[in-house]
Amino acid sequence: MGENGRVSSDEGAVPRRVAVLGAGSWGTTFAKILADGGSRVTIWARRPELAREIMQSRRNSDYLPGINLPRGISASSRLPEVLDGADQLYLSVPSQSLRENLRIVRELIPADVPIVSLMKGVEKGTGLRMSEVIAQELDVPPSRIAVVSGPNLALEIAKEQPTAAVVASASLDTATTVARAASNPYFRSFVNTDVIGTEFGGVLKNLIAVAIGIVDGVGYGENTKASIITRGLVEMTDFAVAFGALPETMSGLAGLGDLIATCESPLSRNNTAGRLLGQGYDYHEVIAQMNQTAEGLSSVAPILELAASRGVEMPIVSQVAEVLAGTLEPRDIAPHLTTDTDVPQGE
Ligand SMILES: NC(=O)C1=CN([C@@H]2O[C@H](COP(=O)(O)OP(=O)(O)OC[C@H]3O[C@@H](n4cnc5c(N)ncnc54)[C@H](O)[C@@H]3O)[C@@H](O)[C@H]2O)C=CC1
Ligand SMILES: O=C(CO)COP(=O)(O)O
Repeated sequence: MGENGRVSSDEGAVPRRVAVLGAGSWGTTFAKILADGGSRVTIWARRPELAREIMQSRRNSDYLPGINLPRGISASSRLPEVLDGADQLYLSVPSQSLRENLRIVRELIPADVPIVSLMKGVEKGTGLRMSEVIAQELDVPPSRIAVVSGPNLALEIAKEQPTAAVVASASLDTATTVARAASNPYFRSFVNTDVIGTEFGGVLKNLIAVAIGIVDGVGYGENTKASIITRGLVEMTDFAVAFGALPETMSGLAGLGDLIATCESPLSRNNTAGRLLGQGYDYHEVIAQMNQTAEGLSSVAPILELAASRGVEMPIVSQVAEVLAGTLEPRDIAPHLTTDTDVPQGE
């Protein structure tokens, strides 16, 4: 099913109590989306001083400067307080830390509540998507798990600029329950059952956004960027379909939609990391300069391993890996492999 399954926030009852783990830019913004949709939301912040700032000033000034948070949000650094009585659980920590965090919260999660991933990475070492890590660590059926993805730059949404997303779950009921909670006058959630495509869309667009950042940093113009975005979408679709995704998901919000937003916006951390690489900083210097999560940097290696396992060619992502490794000059990155034969290929 496609994104035509729009869900209205005033259908049925919204959950009374929702927990969000992760008080970074997306966890906090999503908490605002849910609170503005009528839920009472408690955010878990690792650092007590951040929980205090959210409670006392209704602000998260490091991650969302200038944004006032609604009254429906509270925050705590104590997990039992956050999870007790929650009807839904949303997860928004960096992907590489999800497994360790799930091990900590496993025993505290109320029975039968939907578990929702807001994350856009795959796990290094295993290549698992976040919904697969959740299923493994919490031993819950796919019907209880949902993922949210789409063109969702946190700060724009926190400013209440109209935006859409897609909620995917193997169970359309679960997707619909989550989408109802995650809808408000400025944020619309659509539903589908293509979890693989929805999740991989969010992961793969980050890698193409790093490539766009690199060519931007070098100083190349719109032709190069449009060529990389367009060929990048082909690469994303080939990869996702090889792993069972529906091709139409990649032309929806979680594919093309997110690709456009992330490649165009200086707010994107992946795009920013790429730009620094293009300006000549090496991988370690870029990591040192980023104070927020750029998931793409960690996802390159596992995605290329997965691609190789299914014989999928990913010329752009391969070149990003080479730039990260310092074996390709940023100015040599192109929408095709420079080692390609001269024989023209079908588009
Ligand atoms: N920021 C955005 O616009 C969007 C982000 N996402 C995804 O949301 C996920 C979270 O990203 P952001 O909130 O943007 O990142 P962020 O860098 O703004 O915040 C990450 C949060 O996790 C905390 N954290 C770091 N290491 C941790 C650990 N080991 N255990 C627990 N917490 C830890 C940090 O203190 C911070 O509060 C990522 O997968 C990202 O791709 C998805 C859509 C939009
Ligand atoms: O996922 C995002 C927009 O949809 C956020 O992108 P960045 O993680 O690159 O900031």
